[in-house]
Amino acid sequence: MLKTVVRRRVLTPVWVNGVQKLKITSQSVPRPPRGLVPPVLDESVHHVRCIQQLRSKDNDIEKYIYLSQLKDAEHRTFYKICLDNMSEITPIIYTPTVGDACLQFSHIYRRPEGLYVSIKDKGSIGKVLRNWPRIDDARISVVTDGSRILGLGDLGVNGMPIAIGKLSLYVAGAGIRPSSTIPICLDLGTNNPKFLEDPLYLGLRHPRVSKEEMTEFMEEFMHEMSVVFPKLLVQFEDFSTDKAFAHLSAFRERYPVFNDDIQGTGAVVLSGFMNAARLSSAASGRPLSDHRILFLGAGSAGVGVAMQLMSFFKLQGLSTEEARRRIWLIDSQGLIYNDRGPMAEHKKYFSRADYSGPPIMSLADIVQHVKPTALLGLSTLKSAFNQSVIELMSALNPRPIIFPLSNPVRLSECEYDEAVQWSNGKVIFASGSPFPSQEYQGHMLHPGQGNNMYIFPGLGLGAILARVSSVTDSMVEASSLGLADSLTEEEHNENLIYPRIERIRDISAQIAHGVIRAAQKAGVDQATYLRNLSDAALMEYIRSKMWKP
Ligand SMILES: NC(=O)C1=CN([C@@H]2O[C@H](COP(=O)(O)OP(=O)(O)OC[C@H]3O[C@@H](n4cnc5c(N)ncnc54)[C@H](OP(=O)(O)O)[C@@H]3O)[C@@H](O)[C@H]2O)C=CC1
Ligand SMILES: CC(=O)C(=O)O
Ligand SMILES: [Mg+2]
Repeated sequence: MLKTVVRRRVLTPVWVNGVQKLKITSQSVPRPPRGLVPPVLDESVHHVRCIQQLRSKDNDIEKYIYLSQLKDAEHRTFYKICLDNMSEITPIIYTPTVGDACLQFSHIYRRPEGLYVSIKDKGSIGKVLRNWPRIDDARISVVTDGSRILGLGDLGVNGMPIAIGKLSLYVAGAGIRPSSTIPICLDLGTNNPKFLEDPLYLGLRHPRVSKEEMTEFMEEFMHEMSVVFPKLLVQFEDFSTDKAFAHLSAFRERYPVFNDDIQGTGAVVLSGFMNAARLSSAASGRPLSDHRILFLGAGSAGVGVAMQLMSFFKLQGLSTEEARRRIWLIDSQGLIYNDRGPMAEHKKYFSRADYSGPPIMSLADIVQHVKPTALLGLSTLKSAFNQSVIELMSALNPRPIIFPLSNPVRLSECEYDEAVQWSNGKVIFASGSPFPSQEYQGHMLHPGQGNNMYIFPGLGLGAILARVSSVTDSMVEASSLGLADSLTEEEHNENLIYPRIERIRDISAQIAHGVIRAAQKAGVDQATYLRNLSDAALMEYIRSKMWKP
């Protein structure tokens, strides 16, 4: 007769003489009553069945819908196949396909997932939050207002899939318990005319509320979040640039919160840049401190990355002022410099004082003027890194660093095959969304993916385990250094600048370790009992806390 429970071996952390050890125990897992599942439903065969069903879909959005339903119906199976097939599944549940899912969300919507908090809830936001079914379990929330989803602009409540996708990566990539995640989409209206006219649009059908009204809403929202979910870390995602900077600085000292587009992107690019600069300097003989970085794009991502890259130069011994002078920014009006006239607050720090001629608009002219070793794109301007720009970068540098980081793929500043051809195979490349490897003159060349997905799972895990009261710059920098250090010897030998995504759990554990130590140093950790653990015991503790499907 079939038993109603089966026993499964699990590793449980236990304390022995003040040191944490792992003990093998067994756990009861309910089995459905006889007759309610087919007679032979072997788990590993079922995973093969699911992957085959996924691959049989005609297009990526169908694959996205299939995986959403699988997650809903059998979340363990979903996460198991994610973990076993990271490089195949990540581009479907995350960028680029999640961009299409957001664009079509009001049309492909099937069932509720996550929390919607709208401007109509102002004054009673706490009541809405208390409707969440798993309050005590809540540890991490990705919150968006849909005002700048990837490079696709204002998508209103259609931004929800980005919060859902990022949280799936927290679970798959860092072992956060699925029941501890809360995707939240704030509905403050939308300025997207197409959505305002779409009868199927799922959000409020009016323009975005004023800045003052949003500020009041956010104050109440963040306060109520901290009351209802006292152990929650908040990740702000895809707020348009003005709001991204304003809300981060308003809340970062008061609540455990970080902005993924400013800080997560800064950390992932710093990490890849450290590895890229070593390869580039090895070819040119130029000291690391001599790198010159030109950004196309000066929004939340561009300025966030520029700020974080200051640490690269400081690590080489440069002063803050010397580091600042190694960075040039371009926006839609061309090179950013003081004499150009009034500019948004977030652009001022990197505005150049050493140029005072007429505006320089063309990217090729700016490259000639700056003579950068690295060209980074966070502009949403498809194909901005054209043949002449890449040839120019290749004439200036034996191994130019080219990072087209805009998402999704169709907004990338250039494609990998173009960059390889136009640089004669010399480019050191990382993009925001994935590109396939290229064969060049008999060698396989591999692009990096400079996406904050490498950072936020580990940063979040470290912050949650240390129970931080705030997320400090030192924790963000530690996440970046943890990622840079996580490359294996084999990955170094292949000249990779980011580790393979298949190793995401190891990478996240290493990042979380650095983040916890940085939190302890800054004194923002409330889980003070972790301070006494040796490095090895802390690593063991982190791994033991990862949920496994
Ligand atoms: N790889 C990753 O991990 C991440 C990638 N991103 C991507 O970065 C991109 C930008 O995001 P974000 O900074 O928030 O967006 P913003 O819209 O705030 O920034 C875009 C920037 O590009 C500039 N720009 C636009 N058009 C041109 C042009 N024709 N010539 C020169 N500059 C131009 C804008 O200029 P102006 O200021 O004058 O308007 C602005 O400074 C998005 O595609 C996003 O997906 C974001 C986060 C993470
Ligand atoms: C990756 C990401 O966060 C973005 O493109 O906005
Ligand atoms: Mg983002």
